[in-house]
Amino acid sequence: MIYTLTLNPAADLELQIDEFAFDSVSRANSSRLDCGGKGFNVSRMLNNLGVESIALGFIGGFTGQRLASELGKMNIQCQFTQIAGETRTNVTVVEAGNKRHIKVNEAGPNISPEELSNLVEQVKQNLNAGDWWVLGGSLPKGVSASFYAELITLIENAGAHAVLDTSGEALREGILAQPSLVKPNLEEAQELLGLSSEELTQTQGWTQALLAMGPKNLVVSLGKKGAMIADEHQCAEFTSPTIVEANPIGAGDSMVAGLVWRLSLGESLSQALPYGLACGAASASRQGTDLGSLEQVEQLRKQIN
Ligand SMILES: Nc1ncnc2c1ncn2[C@@H]1O[C@H](COP(=O)(O)OP(=O)(O)OP(=O)(O)O)[C@@H](O)[C@H]1O
Ligand SMILES: O=P(O)(O)OC[C@@]1(O)O[C@H](CO)[C@@H](O)[C@@H]1O
Repeated sequence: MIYTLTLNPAADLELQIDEFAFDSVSRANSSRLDCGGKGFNVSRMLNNLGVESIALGFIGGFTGQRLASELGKMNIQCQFTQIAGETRTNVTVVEAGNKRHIKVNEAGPNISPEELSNLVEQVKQNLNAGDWWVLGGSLPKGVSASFYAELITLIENAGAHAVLDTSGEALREGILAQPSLVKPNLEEAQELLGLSSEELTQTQGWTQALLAMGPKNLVVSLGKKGAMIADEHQCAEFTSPTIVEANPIGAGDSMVAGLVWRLSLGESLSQALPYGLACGAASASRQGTDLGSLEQVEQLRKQIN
């Protein structure tokens, strides 16, 4: 089974406007609301691929109920931990022609110690050897930066596989706990290594330096350029298939879904990566955080050698 954990889910609100204008009122030409947060996006993408998953996470208030109901309508299995606070709404404003966007993420609700221990209990009840756990997104207030590291230790000690997709201190502490896979984007990788983009291009073997921090496998996503993979035996760069980009938000989560899907079938990282690239590209071609379809993924997969 594949589990996804979203500690800080979000309703993703996208507003389409003609042009950015400051200090005046802009009118939206259209808007859409998607059920987001990195782990939930992974479950939604897996669902599009016809792959079962169980989505766990904190859910609260009216927005939380709305997300729960949307995931339920998609027939995604869910085991939520109810909280007193309100699930956040993240807003993206996109200019016509998808030229530019501004994305603002709320910090999210406060999590009480009791709510946190309810969630840990829920995780423990589901731990089984051989399963895959995707831990995705930022930490809400009240959850310490070491929390993912603690969960990774629990999951890996149970013989299951933890996949980490987060940023900042939670990522730094998380990779030290040796997850099976970590998927930073280039900016997050640079931050981990403390390098500027110029320094990174001049540095040989930086993927090995990241691996030395703890993760067993590494995928660094490079946006439309593709991705790099590294494990103890190899380091290779792969190119993404070409698409007309609509909105790349959620492409990283789709890539994680594609990777975990194939890894859970027993494929190697280099066999799984083309599916990750195809899933990322498929979702980047969609509006909002709408995610790619299986048909699109199969078509795009054929473009990758
Ligand atoms: N414009 C694009 N064209 C083709 N493939 C893309 C494009 N944008 C993203 N992808 C694919 O999706 C993958 C993940 O994208 P990206 O590196 O932007 O992830 P991310 O920064 O983690 O995204 P997010 O956090 O918004 O989900 C890339 O490695 C690439 O394979
Ligand atoms: O604030 P976080 O948790 O880092 O990221 C949350 C988020 O930006 O990630 C997803 C795209 O990857 C969106 O659905 C969501 O709004």
